[in-house]
Amino acid sequence: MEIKSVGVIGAGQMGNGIAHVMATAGFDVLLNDISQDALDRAIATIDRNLERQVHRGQLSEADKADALSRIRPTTALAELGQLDLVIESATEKEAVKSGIFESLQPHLAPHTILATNTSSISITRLASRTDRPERFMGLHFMNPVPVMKLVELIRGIATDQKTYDLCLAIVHKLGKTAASSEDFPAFIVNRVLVPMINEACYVLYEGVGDVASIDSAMKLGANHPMGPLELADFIGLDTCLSIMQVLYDGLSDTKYRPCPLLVKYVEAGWLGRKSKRGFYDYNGDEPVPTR
Ligand SMILES: CC(=O)CC(=O)SCCNC(=O)CCNC(=O)[C@H](O)C(C)(C)COP(=O)(O)OP(=O)(O)OC[C@H]1O[C@@H](n2cnc3c(N)ncnc32)[C@H](O)[C@@H]1OP(=O)(O)O
Ligand SMILES: NC(=O)C1=CN([C@@H]2O[C@H](COP(=O)(O)OP(=O)(O)OC[C@H]3O[C@@H](n4cnc5c(N)ncnc54)[C@H](OP(=O)(O)O)[C@@H]3O)[C@@H](O)[C@H]2O)C=CC1
Repeated sequence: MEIKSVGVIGAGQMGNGIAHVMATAGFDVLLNDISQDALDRAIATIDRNLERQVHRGQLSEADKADALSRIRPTTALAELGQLDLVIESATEKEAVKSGIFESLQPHLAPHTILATNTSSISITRLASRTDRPERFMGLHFMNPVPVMKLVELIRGIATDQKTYDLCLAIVHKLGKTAASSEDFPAFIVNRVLVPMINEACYVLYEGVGDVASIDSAMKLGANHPMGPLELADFIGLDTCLSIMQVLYDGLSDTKYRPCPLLVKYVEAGWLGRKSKRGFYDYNGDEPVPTR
């Protein structure tokens, strides 16, 4: 079997990035979201990010036009059912993801492979709610997708070798590198990265340092490209909190306790860049630290 057509569910920052790299690699892409606004924003973002690549001489104008013509936005989930591969990249909530797979189920062709871009949730559990756990994979891209080289591959307990091999071949076709992770809460990258971000929230909460000191300490003192709070805003504070909750519940260890300040920010709707306020305020020309 050869994968030619790919569906992406959820047109947020990750969904648009996945659609972008799939289209530039020559796959036909159907991009789905419940909101037409989200689809419109996603196409505009893809256009802008493709333009960056043209500007830097990584892509020709013709390649950009080709890639854009391969992406079709739709709010009709059923349309994705006949594609070769469907990658779910909606909000990091298990009920949302299960609901999507349940709604997609009646429309699925027998050959379709299902994948999820979840940052933390059990692949085995998500797969068990479909009719094809043997053809279900965790395909975890990193943000920003057009730039980051890694994709984590996670098999559920029932995933078959053929599905794993097809997903690995796709990662290679995208020019990216795969790292294989067992199906444990938050896999490899986020098991290490997100507790570090959560600890930075505690450092802020306990008054050890302010936002600017924490970020500049980690950028200049540990050579991280972004400080942990800047990175949290970039990922989305709701996503960071969901990952911590999965780690806390899944590993039953208090060392993963979500920082109360992170909880409060999410409850306030301060989700980072996507809501224009998180540890920084993004309403002006430059991000301004809020504490
Ligand atoms: C939560 C999860 O489940 C898993 C995760 O993804 S965790 C998050 C993982 N990601 C990270 O840790 C990112 C850390 N940050 C970085 O690596 C860098 O800050 C960055 C790559 C995002 C930006 O780098 P920078 O040097 O500040 O910006 P800049 O020089 O403007 O851009 C560098 C490149 O990124 C591209 N780029 C920057 N932001 C981009 C975006 N949002 N979308 C697409 N491309 C982008 C630029 O076009 C440029 O590409 P080339 O050099 O190949 O031409
Ligand atoms: N942010 C990151 O750095 C990374 C995130 N991920 C994972 O990728 C997934 C998406 O995250 P991200 O793109 O950041 O999140 P965003 O909040 O940017 O986007 C999520 C999108 O999914 C949409 N959505 C919600 N419910 C449905 C549904 N039932 N059907 C279709 N679309 C739906 C949302 O719409 P609306 O806004 O209207 O609710 C929104 O447009 C998550 O699982 C996350 O953990 C993986 C790697 C990195």
